[in-house]
Amino acid sequence: MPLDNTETIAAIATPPGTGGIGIIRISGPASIGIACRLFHRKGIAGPAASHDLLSHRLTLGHICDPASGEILDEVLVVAMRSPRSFTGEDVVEIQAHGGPWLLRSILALVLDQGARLAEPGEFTRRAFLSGRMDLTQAEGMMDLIEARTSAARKMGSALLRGELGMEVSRLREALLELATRMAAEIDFPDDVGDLVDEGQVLQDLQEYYLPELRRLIRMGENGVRLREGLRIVIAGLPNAGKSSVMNRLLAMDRSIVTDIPGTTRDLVEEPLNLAGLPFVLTDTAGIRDSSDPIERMGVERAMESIRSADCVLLVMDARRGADREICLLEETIRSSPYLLVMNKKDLVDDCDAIALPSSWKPAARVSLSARSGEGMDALRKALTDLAGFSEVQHAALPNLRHRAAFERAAEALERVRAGMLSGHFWDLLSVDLHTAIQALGNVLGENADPDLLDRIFSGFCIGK
Ligand SMILES: Nc1nc2c(c(=O)[nH]1)N(C=O)[C@@H](CNc1ccc(C(=O)N[C@@H](CCC(=O)O)C(=O)O)cc1)CN2
Ligand SMILES: Nc1nc2c(ncn2[C@@H]2O[C@H](COP(=O)(O)OP(=O)(O)OP(=O)(O)O)[C@@H](O)[C@H]2O)c(=O)[nH]1
Ligand SMILES: [Mg+2]
Repeated sequence: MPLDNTETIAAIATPPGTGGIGIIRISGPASIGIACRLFHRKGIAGPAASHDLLSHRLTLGHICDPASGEILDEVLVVAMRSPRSFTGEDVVEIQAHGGPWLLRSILALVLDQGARLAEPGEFTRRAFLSGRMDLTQAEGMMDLIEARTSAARKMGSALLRGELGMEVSRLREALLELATRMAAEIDFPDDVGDLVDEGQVLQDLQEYYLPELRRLIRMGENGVRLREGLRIVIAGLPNAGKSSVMNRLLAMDRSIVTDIPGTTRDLVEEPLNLAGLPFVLTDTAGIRDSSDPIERMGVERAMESIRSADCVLLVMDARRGADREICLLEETIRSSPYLLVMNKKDLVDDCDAIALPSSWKPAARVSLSARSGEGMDALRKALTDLAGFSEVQHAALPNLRHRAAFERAAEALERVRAGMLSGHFWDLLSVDLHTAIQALGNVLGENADPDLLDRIFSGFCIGK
C-alpha cells in the first residue's frame, strides 16, 4: 500500500454495533479544516473556525450537513494539533452518539469533505512512520488490544511502553559504536593507534552481547506461549475420564462424556484462562487399537497433538493402576513434559499410594475425582506452576518476528567471535558485525519494507 502522508484519512474508531458513544477519527493536514466545515459550536451560528478548536480540549456543538443544513447529532469534538497527537499529524476526533447508521452518516460527510477511508492499522502506521513509536511498540499495542488474559495484557502494555525497544536500541547503539571504532582502525591503521582492544571486545561478546541475545531468544519462547496459550493435551486410555477432566477445568459441558469407551473421536479444543494465564486445552480420543476406522483416525489425531503439545495431561483410571497399556502410552508421551492425573479417586481407597514404575518422570502427580471435583484445585495449581510464567510476567516478551531477528544477530556475533579467535582481520569481521546491527534495527522497524509493514498493520482493526 503506497502511503502518501499528505492524504487525510478517516474511520470509525469504536467497534461496530450500538454503543453509548462512537468516535470518528480523522488524521492528516486537512483534518481540522474538514471538521470545521461540519461542526457548529453550541450557541454560535455557522461552521466553526480553526481557532475554535483548541488542541486537546473538548468542544460541544452539532454536526451539520453543509449541503442540506440538516443537524445530524450533538457531539463533542477534540483536535490534537501536529506534532502533539497520536499520529504526529493534525488529528480530530468527533465523539457522537454510538449508533452505527449515525456514525456512518457522519463519516460519509467527512469523506465528502476530502478525507479518504483509512486502511486497517493506518493511524498506527503513521504514528510509527512519524517516529512516535518503534515497531515493537506498535506490535505491543496490537497485543494489548487482542489480550484475553491479564498476563497477555501486561506483556502488551510493557511492549507498548517501549521496554523491549529500549533494550534493543541500547544493544544496537553499543555495537554501532564498536563498528565505528573498527572502521576507524581499518581506514587509518597508523594514525589512530589501537582504538579497539581485542581482548575487551571478545570478553564483551562472550559475557554481555551473546548471553543477552540468548536471553531474549529464550524469553521469546515465553512470548509465543503467552500470546497463543500453553498447549495442554489431555491423553490416556479410553474411559479414563479425560473428557470429564476437560469439562471440570473449563467449568462447562464442552466434551461428550459417556460410560462407553471410545466416546471422544475428534480433537476438542478450547481456550482456558487459569489465574490470568492463557492455556489451550485439547481433549483427545482414548488411545487403543480399534477396528473402527473413525476411531482409528481419532487415535492418529490424538497422537499427532500429543507430539505438538507443550504439556500432556496423562489421565489414568486409578482402579487400573499402571497396567501394561498405560505403561506403553507413558513411553510414547515421555518426550514432552507431562502431568499425571490419577482420576476416579472416589472409587479407590488410597489413590496416592498407587505405585508407578521408577522410569516415570511426571512433572507432577495429582489424584482427583473429575466426578466430584475433589482435587481439581491441585490440578489447576500444577498447571499454573508448570507454565513457568511467573518470572516473565510483566515483561515485554519478544514475538516470533523479534525472535528470528535475535537469532540472526546472535549467529552473526558468533561468527565475529569465531573470527576473532582465529585471528581474522577487522574488515572481515565488520561485515558480520553489521549484519547483527541490522538485525537489531529490523526489530525496531528500521528500513522496514512496505510488505513487512503491510503484514503487521493489516492485522489491526480499521480506526486503529
Ligand atoms: N480518544 C482517544 N483515546 C485514546 C487514543 C486516541 O487516539 N484517542 N489512543 C490511541 O491509541 C490511546 C491513547 N494514546 C495517545 C497517545 C498520544 C496522544 C497525544 O496526543 N500525544 C501528544 C500530546 C501529549 C500531551 O501533551 O499530553 C504527544 O505525545 O505529543 C494521544 C493519545 C488510547 N486512548
Ligand atoms: N466415579 C467416577 N467416575 C468418573 C470419574 N471421571 C469420569 N468418570 C466416569 O467415567 C466414564 C468415562 O468418562 P469420560 O470422561 O467420557 O472418559 P474419557 O477418558 O473421555 O473416555 P473416551 O473419550 O472414551 O476415551 C463416564 O461414565 C464418567 O462419568 C471420576 O472421577 N469418578
Ligand atoms: Mg472422552
